[in-house]
Amino acid sequence: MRPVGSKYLLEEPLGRGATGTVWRARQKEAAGAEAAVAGEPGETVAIKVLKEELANDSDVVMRFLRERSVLLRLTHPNIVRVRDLVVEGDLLALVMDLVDGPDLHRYLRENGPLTPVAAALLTAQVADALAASHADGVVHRDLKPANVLLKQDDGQMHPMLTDFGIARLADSPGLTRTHEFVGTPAYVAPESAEGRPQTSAVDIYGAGILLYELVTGRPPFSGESALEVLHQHLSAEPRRPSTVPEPLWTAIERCLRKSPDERPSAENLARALRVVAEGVGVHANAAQIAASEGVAALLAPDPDPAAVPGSADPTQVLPQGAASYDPSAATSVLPHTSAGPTGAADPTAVLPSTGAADPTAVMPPMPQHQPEGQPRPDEPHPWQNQLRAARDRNEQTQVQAYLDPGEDPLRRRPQRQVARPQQRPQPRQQQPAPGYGPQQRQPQQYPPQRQQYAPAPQQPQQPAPRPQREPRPPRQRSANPMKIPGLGCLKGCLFTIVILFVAGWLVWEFTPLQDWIGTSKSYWHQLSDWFHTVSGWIGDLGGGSSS
Ligand SMILES: Nc1ncnc2c1ncn2[C@@H]1O[C@H](COP(=O)(O)OP(=O)(O)OP(=O)(O)O)[C@@H](O)[C@H]1O
Repeated sequence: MRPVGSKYLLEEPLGRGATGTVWRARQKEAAGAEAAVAGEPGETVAIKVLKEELANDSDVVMRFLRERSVLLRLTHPNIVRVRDLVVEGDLLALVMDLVDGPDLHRYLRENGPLTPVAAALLTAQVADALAASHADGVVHRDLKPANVLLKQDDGQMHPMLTDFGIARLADSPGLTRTHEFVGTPAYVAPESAEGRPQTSAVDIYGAGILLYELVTGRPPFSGESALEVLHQHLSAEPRRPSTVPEPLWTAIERCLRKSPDERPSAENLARALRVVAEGVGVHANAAQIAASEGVAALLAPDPDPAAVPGSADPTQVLPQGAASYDPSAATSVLPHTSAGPTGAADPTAVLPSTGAADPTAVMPPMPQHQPEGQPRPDEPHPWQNQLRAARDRNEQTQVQAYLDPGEDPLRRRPQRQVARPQQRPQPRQQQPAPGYGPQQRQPQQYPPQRQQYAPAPQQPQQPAPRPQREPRPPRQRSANPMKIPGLGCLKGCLFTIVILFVAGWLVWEFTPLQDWIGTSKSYWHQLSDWFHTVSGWIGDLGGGSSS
């Protein structure tokens, strides 16, 4: 068991995300006065150990320490309580209450979508948590089902929002130097995707996506690449699925407005969703139905959204991320591009018409004036490095695809394995719906090794030229061409008799056997005598029995 600070012992990993690993841990002794919750020795807690990459970033450490008091004071019945922050050497960790229950992402995957009433009530509680944190100036920025834990309370599920402030911690100037941001493509608000100033309205957008996913089972925008998903966040209008009641759709649609200024506050959203839940339930009365039909009036734009400090960076626009996009991924760290102010003002200007198919097409113009911390024009832009790396990977893939199958080690192996049917490469499992796939947070999520050996699907396989065989030696005629049964046995018997005869002769001639039995006959004569004697006995026996 690994110690964290002097007060905690890590026991087992509960899961892994982009920013760190969450462990079940045990308290060794009560925490000091700086902790929000001292805790008891032996108490079980959850500890998120932030990635080394973050822990080694001095900006992140500074922010971690600066925001300590904010994170520790954030208490709400629907927020997972942060009990302590540990900063020790290269280690940054958040000690939290342990929530006994699945996260919403896993729950949805295992149980399917919720009813409109349940979805509205659950999201209303999430909105309560957001309202409390926004009032304290804290914006979550990474709202998604995986960050909502379901605490089991008297047979009821109680949503608990976690990972508050993590996105903000991770989004340090150190990381922006490499033009990356932390977020999850399926849940990213248009303004975050474009690098425009962010406010608490990003969380409302996240709540809209979450609500949509709760009732339909999938987020509204999906695609083959992060770029495609982000493009949809920027320009596609979500469509109402037939299973979503009109009042609930009104709430979703308001949350998903492209312009953050048109989204409601978390407080109003919570209120509106409770009105909707009452109005769309089977026991709703006329007044409740009427109230839910007029829910739009409750969803007025938030006049005073909480700002995210330092989020405004007009040089940052769309992330590329096409090569590394996993639609079901946890929080992704995606590279940002940069463009001049005009690019930022017109999101479509930085989006190529060909989309992700041509990575170079999304290369934005280099900014004329580089702010501090940005690469200078004579340095390769981080984008260029990323694109080059992606292209190199593609080229390698192509080279691999055109390799002579006989020389390609990745292909030789399955050919060898064909002889053993139980080891043939399995067909690939069907990919789950984007944003809704298998839990990438589990410690080991690597595809089975043998999948690597699967032949590249794009290239129709040419049959490998068969190597010239050595000419076979002329066939030997079989000693038993007619396959007479028992012939082999007979030969064996004859061979044994010959061996015995020769062995007997050797013993007769070269041992004192003749002296012992008192004879000077030759071997052959002695054998003839014995033969006649034995046949006489047999004759006597035959005669005796017949008489
Ligand atoms: N306080 C907690 N109690 C119990 N389990 C937790 C707690 N916090 C997180 N977990 C579990 O740990 C796993 C990983 O959590 P984590 O926050 O790292 O995932 P994530 O939200 O996908 O990551 P990220 O947002 O950093 O990419 C999740 O499966 C979650 O259910």
